[in-house]
Amino acid sequence: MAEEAAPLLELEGVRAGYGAIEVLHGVDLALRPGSLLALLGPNGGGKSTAMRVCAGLHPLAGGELRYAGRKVNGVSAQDAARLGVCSIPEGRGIFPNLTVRENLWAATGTGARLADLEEKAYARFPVLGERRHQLAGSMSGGEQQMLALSRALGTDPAVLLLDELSMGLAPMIVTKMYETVAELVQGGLSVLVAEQFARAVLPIADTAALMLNGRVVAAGPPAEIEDRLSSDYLGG
Ligand SMILES: Nc1ncnc2c1ncn2[C@@H]1O[C@H](COP(=O)(O)OP(=O)(O)OP(=O)(O)O)[C@@H](O)[C@H]1O
Repeated sequence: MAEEAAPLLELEGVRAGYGAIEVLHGVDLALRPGSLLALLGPNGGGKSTAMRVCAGLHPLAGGELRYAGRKVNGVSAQDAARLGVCSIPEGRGIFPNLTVRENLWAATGTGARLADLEEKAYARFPVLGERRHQLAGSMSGGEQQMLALSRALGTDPAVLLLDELSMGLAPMIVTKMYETVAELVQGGLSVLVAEQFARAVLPIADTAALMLNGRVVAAGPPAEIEDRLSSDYLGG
């Protein structure tokens, strides 16, 4: 049972900021194995910063980052990836001037074989196979997000960090992308999603946390958190 297992990824009392300005004021989060945790809240609340801390992309000024119970404060992004933590940043992080195939090739630095990456990617998203020689930057937002997801999954991560998957996508595409994410969670992947568009992710979340002004002000079952969300940022 996902609810009872020890957390795979944990933030406890995490403080972080930019220069002298603290933007995370003691954040607690726990992602359990094989579950989806939705990190919700309006612009500027600190979701992206918390995600970057989890990916080893932003230093902690206090508190603890733990992976499988082990304190990993100061972990580099490369080491986080080696531990099985993979992130798709806001903006997707793909190379617009490379083709679909070349973008997948760029993920082989982790030891994966291009042929395997391509096989998995095109099986999951056939449209990527049809567009394997197309420049990634010329594809639709949804296709680019499929490519970003395929690249991330090529490394066979244990934890996937997804920042604003819905950004710039039509609602129908968002629903489709989250269906894929839900399948991955059912297959055992642990996923932390930062999302302003709460309605898109709450139906597939196991747990949700509401972040305001650098603090998690509520965390628990999605239905409980949904009640606490203001209609201002329910995303529709
Ligand atoms: N590079 C930076 N330099 C200075 N301040 C920053 C930087 N990046 C973010 N901030 C500030 O940190 C705070 C938290 O931003 P963050 O991006 O983590 O929030 P968020 O909840 O993810 O919002 P959004 O969805 O708009 O990205 C904001 O006040 C923001 O202005």
